[in-house]
Amino acid sequence: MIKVVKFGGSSLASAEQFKKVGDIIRKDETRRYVIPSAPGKRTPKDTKVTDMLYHCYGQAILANDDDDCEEYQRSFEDLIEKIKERYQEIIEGLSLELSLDEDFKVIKENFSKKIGRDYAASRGEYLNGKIMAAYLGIEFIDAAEIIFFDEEGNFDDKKTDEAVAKRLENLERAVIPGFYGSGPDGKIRTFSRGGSDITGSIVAKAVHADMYENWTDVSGFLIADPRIIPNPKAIDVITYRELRELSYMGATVLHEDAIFPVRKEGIPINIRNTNSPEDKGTLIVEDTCRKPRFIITGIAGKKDFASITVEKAMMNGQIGFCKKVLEVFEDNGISIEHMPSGIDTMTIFVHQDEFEEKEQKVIAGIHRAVEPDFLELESDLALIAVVGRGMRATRGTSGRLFSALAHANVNVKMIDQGSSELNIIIGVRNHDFQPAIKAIYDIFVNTMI
Ligand SMILES: Nc1ncnc2c1ncn2[C@@H]1O[C@H](COP(=O)(O)OP(=O)(O)O)[C@@H](O)[C@H]1O
Ligand SMILES: N[C@@H](CC(=O)OP(=O)(O)O)C(=O)O
Repeated sequence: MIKVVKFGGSSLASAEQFKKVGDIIRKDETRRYVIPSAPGKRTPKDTKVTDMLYHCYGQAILANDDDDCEEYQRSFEDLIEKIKERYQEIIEGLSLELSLDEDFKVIKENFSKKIGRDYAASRGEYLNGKIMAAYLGIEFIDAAEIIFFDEEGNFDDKKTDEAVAKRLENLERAVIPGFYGSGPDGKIRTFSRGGSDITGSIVAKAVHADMYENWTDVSGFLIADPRIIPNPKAIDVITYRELRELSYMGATVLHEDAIFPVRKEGIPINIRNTNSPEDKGTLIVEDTCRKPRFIITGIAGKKDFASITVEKAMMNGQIGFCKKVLEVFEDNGISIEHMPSGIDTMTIFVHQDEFEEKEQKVIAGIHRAVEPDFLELESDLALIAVVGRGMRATRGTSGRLFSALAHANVNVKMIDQGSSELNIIIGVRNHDFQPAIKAIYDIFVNTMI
């Protein structure tokens, strides 16, 4: 039995947290490969080390570029010192005989040489990995040696899979820092934010693990974001498909790309709570015959979208109409988030910040491409996904959903039920985002308890 265990920044924010992690790993000898993140927030107002590193690197660049650079240089050096202190506090709290002086010397030099933003950010995981390996008394493997990206900066799964499998073949235990790897030129590359989850999933796949445990600060995937719903119920079992919908729509517990590697191998993911290790957490599986506890499995959403509604009589009869509209967005490099359509209308949801600067170009482009009868723009919209394999078997789900929203005085701007009946997406105004999630949680969870 092999378990790969990833610990998020919240689980490694201090020596006290490290000790909990040490206990969890020692309690189960199948927890063989450990993927640490960088130290996260100790309190809600604290700063994650990754953010400190980005900031610090920014100051190093300014110190380098600006002739009158003394102020930036001082700020860069202060920030490096602060980051060092955070690690030193952990080392001392764990009573380790470990010095990171040499590492910090190299990091400082490299920052001054403008070695790259990805390198800067990756040092959070690198240093935490070194501490973790010393604390557990097991081998440290630099992720740059086994996790690879291609020339375009995309993850190279084949090369990585081979390298990880080979390196870990005869190694009983190891610590592999999350979040980064290296490109063909040897330069450090990172995944996007929250990417240590992906490293864990990649390692689990390569060693054919039986389980990928992802340890965080909540007792599993919760039905809704705990920052919106106080003490939401945890989800016992969720399918990859349901999870994918929820992660994509903003439930941030697990990076959305962390699902693919383990899913290919049919390895279940178990989300667990470092601060409450006895809780079973959430099991993420390919399929399950277990009936969900509630009709819905989860709710997630994102704010700050804009919508563009294109109306034209008989548009459905015009071959290639949608394609022409979509090409305008493609030509302007804008990705489309959602696209409900009607008989003579189609609406395109895009991220507001991406759209705003190109708005006029896109409008002109649509006019040129399809000569619409009417074009309407709206901004400050939010999308909410209500997800659940149980919805298919339950009649009246949408009816209940919309009457709950009407009761809460939420004006629904758009409704789209996925053809698999796994999800219903609704569009509301940004300011209705929280009231809408509360109303949905109330009707499907609170009234069912
Ligand atoms: N549906 C949800 N279930 C659980 N947590 C959620 C959900 N949506 C958002 N969150 C937030 O995700 C956080 C855990 O993710 P993250 O901050 O990336 O943890 P880590 O530092 O352990 O990687 C939780 O503390 C919680 O605030
Ligand atoms: N430290 C990185 C990568 C990561 O996965 O962190 P966490 O596990 O704390 O979400 C970040 O902050 O993005």
